[in-house]
Amino acid sequence: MTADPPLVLDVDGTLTRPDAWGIDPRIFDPIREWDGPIVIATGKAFPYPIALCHFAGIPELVVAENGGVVYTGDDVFVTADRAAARAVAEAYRDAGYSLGWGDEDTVNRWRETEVAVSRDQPLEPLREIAADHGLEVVDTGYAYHVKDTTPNKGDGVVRIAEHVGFDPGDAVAVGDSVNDVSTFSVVGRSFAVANADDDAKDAADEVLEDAHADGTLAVLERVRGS
Ligand SMILES: O=C(O)COP(=O)(O)O
Ligand SMILES: [Mg+2]
Repeated sequence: MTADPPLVLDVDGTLTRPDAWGIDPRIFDPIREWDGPIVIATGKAFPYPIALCHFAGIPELVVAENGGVVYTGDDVFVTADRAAARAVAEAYRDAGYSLGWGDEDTVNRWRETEVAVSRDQPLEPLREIAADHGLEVVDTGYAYHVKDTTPNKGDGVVRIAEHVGFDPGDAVAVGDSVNDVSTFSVVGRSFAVANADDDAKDAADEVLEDAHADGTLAVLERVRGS
């Protein structure tokens, strides 16, 4: 029997339910049964994809914080400094704005490099303050991410592939937004779900007819054993 190709899966917009918030439960069985490495590559803080791997019952291979934190299964690499992003958050608050996640802020609580801001907060002042600190703001459609311009998901995927021992060119990636473009550029086959933003659609080898997890499930069905 042929092994399944390595997979690189984004989370929000890609493993999520087409009609509601949260992971689509239909993805759990196919990824648990997948006969090849699976990298979860997300903009979320490190504990979120780790928990996803844990509860899905798959090895922990994780790119978190858009490449700011990379876990090869043996080593954690923190590839950006949190100080500048924290300084941006402080200046944004000093200017009278809020990160938008409430007092305990579980979105940023465990972040090690970036800061995420709710999309209901004003973007322009955030962009200006970030630029003053030499940082960029990436809009994933789920949050504004204030980050160092250097780390990205694709570099994290390459680092994990080297460690695990697969060729990124053999990997299949599915994603939905601009933060997946770097992933698409390092894998052999890339798919944007139908709900993807224009950057992801332009960068993908193929734009799927189906949205969210429906699209991802269709890809898994198609590439299994290939
Ligand atoms: O954290 C986000 O804003 C988006 O997360 P994702 O990269 O898993 O889609
Ligand atoms: Mg996404």
